Amino acid sequence: MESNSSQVRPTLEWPQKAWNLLAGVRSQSPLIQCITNFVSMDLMANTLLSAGASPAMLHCIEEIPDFTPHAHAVCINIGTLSPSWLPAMKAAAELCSKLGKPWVLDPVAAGASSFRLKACMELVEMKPTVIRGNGSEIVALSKASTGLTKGVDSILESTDAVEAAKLLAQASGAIVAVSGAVDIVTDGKQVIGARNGVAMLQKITATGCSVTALIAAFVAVDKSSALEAVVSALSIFGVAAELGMKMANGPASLRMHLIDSLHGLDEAAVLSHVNIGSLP
Ligand SMILES: Nc1ncnc2c1ncn2[C@@H]1O[C@H](COP(=O)(O)OP(=O)(O)O)[C@@H](O)[C@H]1O
Ligand SMILES: Cc1ncsc1CCOP(=O)(O)O
Ligand SMILES: [Mg+2]
Repeated sequence: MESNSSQVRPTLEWPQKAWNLLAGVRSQSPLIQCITNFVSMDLMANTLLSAGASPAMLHCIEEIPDFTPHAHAVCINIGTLSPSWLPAMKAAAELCSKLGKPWVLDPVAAGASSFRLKACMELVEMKPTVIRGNGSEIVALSKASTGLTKGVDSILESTDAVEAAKLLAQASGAIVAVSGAVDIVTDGKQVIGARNGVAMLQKITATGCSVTALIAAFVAVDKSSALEAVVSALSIFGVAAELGMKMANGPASLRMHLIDSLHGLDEAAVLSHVNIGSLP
């Protein structure tokens, strides 16, 4: 009789999983389509390149039928949303769902206006593989409520949003990640925490957007466990920031050293720095 054990995913320790996924991004170089805000385009593309992925910032609706089928994953970010962009976001999301392609939603400032919140709720209905936001964004989406935010910045800790993240994951079917001092990731049942990164990341615009795009690259190379891919991407980005911080004098030089460190990460650094564990 054939053993069931062949179907069980072998348990690797988290640091080894994270390294294997980064190595997968480097060897497969997934093409990541980013429909993203004007502020983030540069840092997001450079984050993806330094991790080994291939970014393409294509957002025009006319190109989606030709281009999106070639992408390995799509990152949709509403940071500088205007009405004319929303149909392209929805067209890309719909195509991804039809083709079984992963797509990741970054609901920037979801609670800052009813226009934004409504757009986010409509995108959530389209079944993203992953939703990554800060504490305020995840609470706004989970409660379908405006307020509770300071523009694109959170007024909540990630740990304040654990229940909201679980409810959102259960309602949407997405893996939900809340970034912060501890990055929290849930499928609605398990809750995993990644404790990497440095506080100064909050002083560089678009680091949240960029880690969302990195999540898309990790999910593209491991479609069998989006949860593991999301936790690993958040941790790896944090490790790059920790190493970059050793050479930085402030936010501007951290931005540069973050990219250099992500590009140069080796197995020993990943295995010794990744700090991931289950949360109650
Ligand atoms: N206090 C902190 N300590 C360490 N890392 C942090 C801290 N706050 C945020 N980060 C990291 O900064 C990045 C951006 O997260 P965050 O600032 O929450 O997103 P956003 O820019 O969307 O608000 C993530 O990689 C997150 O882990
Ligand atoms: C400042 C700003 N304004 C609109 S989008 C944007 C960038 C937000 O980036 P992040 O969510 O990564 O801080
Ligand atoms: Mg953000």
